[in-house]
Amino acid sequence: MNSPIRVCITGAAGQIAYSLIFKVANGEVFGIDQPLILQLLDITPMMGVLAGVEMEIRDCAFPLVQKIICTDDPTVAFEETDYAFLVGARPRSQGMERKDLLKANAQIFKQQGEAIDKKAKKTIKVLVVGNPANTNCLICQTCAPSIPPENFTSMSRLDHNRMISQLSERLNVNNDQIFNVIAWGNHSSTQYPDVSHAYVKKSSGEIQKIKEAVNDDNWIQNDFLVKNQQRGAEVIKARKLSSAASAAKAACDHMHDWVQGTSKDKKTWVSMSVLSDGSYGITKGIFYSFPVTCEDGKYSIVKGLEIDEFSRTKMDLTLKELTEEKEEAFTFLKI
Ligand SMILES: NC(=O)C1=CN([C@@H]2O[C@H](COP(=O)(O)OP(=O)(O)OC[C@H]3O[C@@H](n4cnc5c(N)ncnc54)[C@H](O)[C@@H]3O)[C@@H](O)[C@H]2O)C=CC1
Ligand SMILES: O=C(O)CCC(=O)C(=O)O
Repeated sequence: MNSPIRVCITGAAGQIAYSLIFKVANGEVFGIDQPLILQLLDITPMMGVLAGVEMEIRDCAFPLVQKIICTDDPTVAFEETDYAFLVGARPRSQGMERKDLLKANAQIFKQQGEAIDKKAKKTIKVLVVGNPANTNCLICQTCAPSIPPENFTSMSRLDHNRMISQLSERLNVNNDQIFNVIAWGNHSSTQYPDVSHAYVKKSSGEIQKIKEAVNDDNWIQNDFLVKNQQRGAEVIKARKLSSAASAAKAACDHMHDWVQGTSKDKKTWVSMSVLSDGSYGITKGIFYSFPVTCEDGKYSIVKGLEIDEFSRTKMDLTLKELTEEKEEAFTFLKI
């Protein structure tokens, strides 16, 4: 048996965590032979609820869970942490844009970045889920200068998964027959869901470009695009609460692929928000969602894809929003 890894989940008394913790504990992310120490963080008023979550984790009798630490102190939660899911944040309600959460949540990610810097393993891998996820991730990474910047990522996998689902429905195929969609940019209503490089593998084995299979550019550039950009709001309107189970599944997919790797031949990719290295003309120093492949615990941005004029405009628009969010957050936090 491997020695246990320490996994921190913040917002542990919240909705997403209520799915996420149990999937992680069941071995769905780090493997079914990887024991875990769960380090669960929430705020003081939620400690009672978190105690109930702890009871339920114990009642599952997970073979992999060796220890559970519940705390309201980030310096305890990030002690020697190997992997962190930063979920804890205030979610938006109907009518708000995710960037409206910036001020409410920026402070949280500053404090947690500082605690990670002091307490976590230098090899920690951090996935930021709490919104506005890309800019929260930038704040957290900036406040943890002793950790390599490439150890921080934020979540656009839910957008990626939503694109696959919409396309499989439209083409009447299974989700696992759709490849190489890209969610570019911010996890917000300016994100650019791009199918220019995507393809469907038909049951006959034939491979067809999505654009040809759909054969309706108007649908791709309008209905499909807006549906993805607005899907979070659509779920909030229906549930009166934001997406939780699908967000937890996406967080598991993201961390699983980062740690265990994507397809060996590197011909297929996933979408992940990572610190821009200037690829595709995206300003360095912004967490932007790119197509990536992962191997040996490291991600690489897929290079050299052709970008047409329509895509360029959309990619620049979401970059503009991220640049503004960065300026606002850094001014507010004085960092
Ligand atoms: N990136 C993405 O694709 C998605 C992001 N989200 C975001 O994830 C976040 C969490 O969503 P839910 O779990 O549904 O919300 P929730 O309100 O059910 O849970 C949030 C939890 O975070 C806790 N929390 C607040 N401040 C904290 C702090 N300083 N330290 C630790 N915990 C803290 C709260 O007490 C609460 O228990 C929201 O920001 C939401 O917008 C949600 C879905 C998808
Ligand atoms: O839309 C939100 O603000 C919360 C949930 C979310 O980010 C999503 O469903 O994509």
